Amino acid sequence: MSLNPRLVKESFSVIEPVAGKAAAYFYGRLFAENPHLRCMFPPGMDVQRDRLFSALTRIVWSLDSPDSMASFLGQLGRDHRKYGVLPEHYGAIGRALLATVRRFAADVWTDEIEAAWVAAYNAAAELMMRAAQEEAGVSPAWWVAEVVDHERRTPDIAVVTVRPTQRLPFTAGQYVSVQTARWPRVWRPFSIANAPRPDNTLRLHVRSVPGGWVSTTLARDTRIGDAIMLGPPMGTMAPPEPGSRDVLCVAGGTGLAPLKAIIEQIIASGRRPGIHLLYGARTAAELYDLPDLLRMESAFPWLRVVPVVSGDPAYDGMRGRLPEVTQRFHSWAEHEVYVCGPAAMVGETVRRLQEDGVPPARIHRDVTHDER
Ligand SMILES: NC(=O)C1=CN([C@@H]2O[C@H](COP(=O)(O)OP(=O)(O)OC[C@H]3O[C@@H](n4cnc5c(N)ncnc54)[C@H](O)[C@@H]3O)[C@@H](O)[C@H]2O)C=CC1
Repeated sequence: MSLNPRLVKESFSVIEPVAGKAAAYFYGRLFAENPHLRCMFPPGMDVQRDRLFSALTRIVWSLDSPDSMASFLGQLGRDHRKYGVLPEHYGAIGRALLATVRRFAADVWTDEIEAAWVAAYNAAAELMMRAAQEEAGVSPAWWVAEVVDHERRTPDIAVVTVRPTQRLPFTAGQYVSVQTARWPRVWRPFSIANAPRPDNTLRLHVRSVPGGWVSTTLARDTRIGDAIMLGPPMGTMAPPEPGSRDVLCVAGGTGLAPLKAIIEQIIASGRRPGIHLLYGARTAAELYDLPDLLRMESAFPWLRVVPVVSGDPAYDGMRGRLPEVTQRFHSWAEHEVYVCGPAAMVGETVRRLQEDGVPPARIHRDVTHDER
């Protein structure tokens, strides 16, 4: 049966407005029929439910672009090894998913839609299983890493350096999921804030957010010598191709992390593009990484760091919100642009850049990390 993305998208759009209820039904059904699977998931399922729908939305919307679907599902399949997902689990998940879409799209459901969902799920599961299988025996399902440095830069933000016990290959701009001993089976994504290093260490920029189990543990209750677990590297943001254009990076808060990695990688490559980094925070005290960035700027004259403060009228420097401040400069239409930070900031900045003539293909952003 060939894929029919149109039928899947149309029926999915009926479910999207009731995504929360549908996700609750999906997990209820999955665990009722397969109680042994419950122990693979965290005790609190709220974040998990949101993730199911954001992954599903991404898969459904990439059904007509096979390359991006294959790359996303390949990463997802490799990442799911850390939960202990095995090929036999895909049948149970597929049955619960089909029962869920059938129920929540009942008003429009037909045999053709059912066939389209079965074909789409089988194709997606096949890509995930194949990627997981190819990785088995080649690299671990997760990495144990020791905390080798922990700096509290503000009451809420820590820069944490970890050293995996085995080499963890990644590309600047990618992120990893992190699990702490305190919260078994709870994984949260954090970008790697450095380019690959010979000593294999990774830096994470962590803001402790209210209700954020992993972020609060990492920022406030973690010490040098503690062990954490890391999932495989994920994400599509990567340094620009050699020989390409000047670069603009727009970083909001700890969204700086992957952009700093990309800048480090450009500098390490020996290339000399002009790089502008607009680095925004609500107050000057929240510019937690500014001294380090200024050191990079003085060592690499092609980098210009512009701190921007949005919430302090007395700040003696550039003031304003990042989307507007980005527009205050000359046109960025010829630049390669990277944007990372709070979802609303990223969305608005990208919208304005496009209005100002930056082609979408030259704007790089990644999934948001908003739940932690
Ligand atoms: N820690 C990490 O590894 C990564 C974090 N992120 C995301 O980056 C974000 C960073 O959050 P915080 O540090 O708490 O940032 P924040 O809330 O302190 O804001 C940082 C900057 O973004 C601007 N901003 C915030 N909301 C805005 C809006 N609605 N419209 C326009 N500008 C806005 C602020 O003015 C400020 O300049 C989080 O959403 C996080 O999920 C993304 C990638 C990696």
